[in-house]
Amino acid sequence: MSRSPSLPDRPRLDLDPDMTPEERLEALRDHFEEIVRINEQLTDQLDDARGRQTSLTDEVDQLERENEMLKTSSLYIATVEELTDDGVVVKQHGNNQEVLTEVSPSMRESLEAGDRVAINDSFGVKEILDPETDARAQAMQVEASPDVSYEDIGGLEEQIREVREAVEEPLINAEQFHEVGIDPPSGVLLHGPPGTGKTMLAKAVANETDATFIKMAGSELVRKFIGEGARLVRDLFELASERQPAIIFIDEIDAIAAKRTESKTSGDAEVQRTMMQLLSEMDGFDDRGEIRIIAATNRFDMLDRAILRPGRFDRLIEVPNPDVEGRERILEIHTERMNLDSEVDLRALAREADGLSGAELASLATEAGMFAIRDDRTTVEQADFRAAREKLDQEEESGSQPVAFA
Ligand SMILES: Nc1ncnc2c1ncn2[C@@H]1O[C@H](COP(=O)(O)OP(=O)(O)OP(=O)(O)O)[C@@H](O)[C@H]1O
Repeated sequence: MSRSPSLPDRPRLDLDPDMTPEERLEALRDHFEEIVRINEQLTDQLDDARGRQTSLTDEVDQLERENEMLKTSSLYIATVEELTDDGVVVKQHGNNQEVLTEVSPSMRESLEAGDRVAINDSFGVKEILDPETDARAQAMQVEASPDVSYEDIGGLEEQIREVREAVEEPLINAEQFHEVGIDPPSGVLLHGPPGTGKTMLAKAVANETDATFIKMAGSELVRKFIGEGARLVRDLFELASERQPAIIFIDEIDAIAAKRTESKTSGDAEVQRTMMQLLSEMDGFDDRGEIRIIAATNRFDMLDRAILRPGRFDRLIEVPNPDVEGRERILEIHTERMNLDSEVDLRALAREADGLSGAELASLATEAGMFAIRDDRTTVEQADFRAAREKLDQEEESGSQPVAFA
C-alpha cells in the first residue's frame, strides 16, 4: 500500500517591528496567499484520501461477500445438458431449472454433456461429481443453513409450536430431557395436502437450531435408484451423523413406507428393503447424538402402520390447508415485497380463496404481479388478483400445473 503524502508545513508569519505599514500589509498579504494555497493543497489531499477510502470500502465489501460465499457451503446438483459457444447449459435437479452458465476454460475442457456437476447459488459450476458422490447427492439435498424462518410460514402457529417442542427443544435442551429422564419423540411425521408448508416447517426448524438440513425424496429414491435404496438410507444417516446437528427430512415417505401389497414384483421387494433399512436406522437412533428426523406425506392413508410405532414416527402433526386467517397471513407474507395499491384488500381475497393451499396462494400473488407487469403498471391492484385467480382456476380445470414460485 502506498504511503500517504506528508502534510504541508504550517506557514509562519514573520513581522519585523521595524517594518513600515506598507511592508507589514505586503507581508500579511503574502501570508494570506500562502494560507489559501496550502488550504487548496489540503483540500486536494482530502479528496484523494476520500477517493481511496471509497475504493478500500468497496474492497472490504467485496472481501466480505467472498467470505460469506465461502462460508455457505451448500451446492446444488445439476446435469450438463449442452456445451454451446455462449457457455454451458445445465439443468438443476429438483426444480429442473435450465440455465446457461459460464465456466472456466479448464473446467470446460473436462466437461461433457450428461456429466453431473455441483453448482453454487449463482449457477457457477464448482465441481464435476464422481459417481459415488453423485448417487448420494442426487438423492439428498444438503443445506448448511436453509433460509426459511418461522415468520415466513403463515397460518401454522399450532404446528410450529408442536414442531418446536418435538424437534427444536430436544436439540437445544438435550440435557434437560436427559435429566428429566424422558426420551424426546423419535421422529415427527407431517401429513397433509400438497403445498401446505411441510417442507418449510422442516427447513425453519433446521434454520432455528443451526442444524444442517438434509432432504431426501422417497419417490426419487425408489424410482431412480433401484437397488441402491437401502444403501442410500444408510448413507443418509451417516451423512447426518457427520454433519450434526442435523435434521433429516424425508419427503413423500409414502413412496418407501406404503402398506404392503400382495404383489411380489421386484420393485416392491426393493421398496421393502429400503423401508426396513429406514426402520432399523431409526431403531438404533437413540445414541446418534444431535440428529432429528422429520418425514412428510400427502398420503397418510397409504402408510404402513409399522412406521408409526413408538420409537419411530411417533409424533404426528397434521398440516392442513389454511383457514381464512391463515390465508390472509400467507398472502401478507407473499405480498410483503410487492408494490400493492392501497385499495388491495387481502382479507377479502383470503375469504374468496377458500380451499387454496399455501403454495397456490404464493402463485396467486406472483401471478397478480405478472398481470400488473403485462399492463405496464408498477402497482398491483385488486383486479390483478382476481384475474390471477381466474387464470389459476382455469389451469387447474385444464389439469396443467400452475407455475410454482418459491
Ligand atoms: N403456510 C405457508 N406459509 C407461507 N408460504 C407457504 C405456506 N405453505 C406453502 N407456502 C408456499 O408454497 C411453497 C411450497 O411449500 P412447501 O414445499 O413447504 O409445501 P409442502 O407441504 O412441503 O408441499 P409438498 O407436500 O407438495 O412437498 C413454499 O415455498 C411457499 O412459497
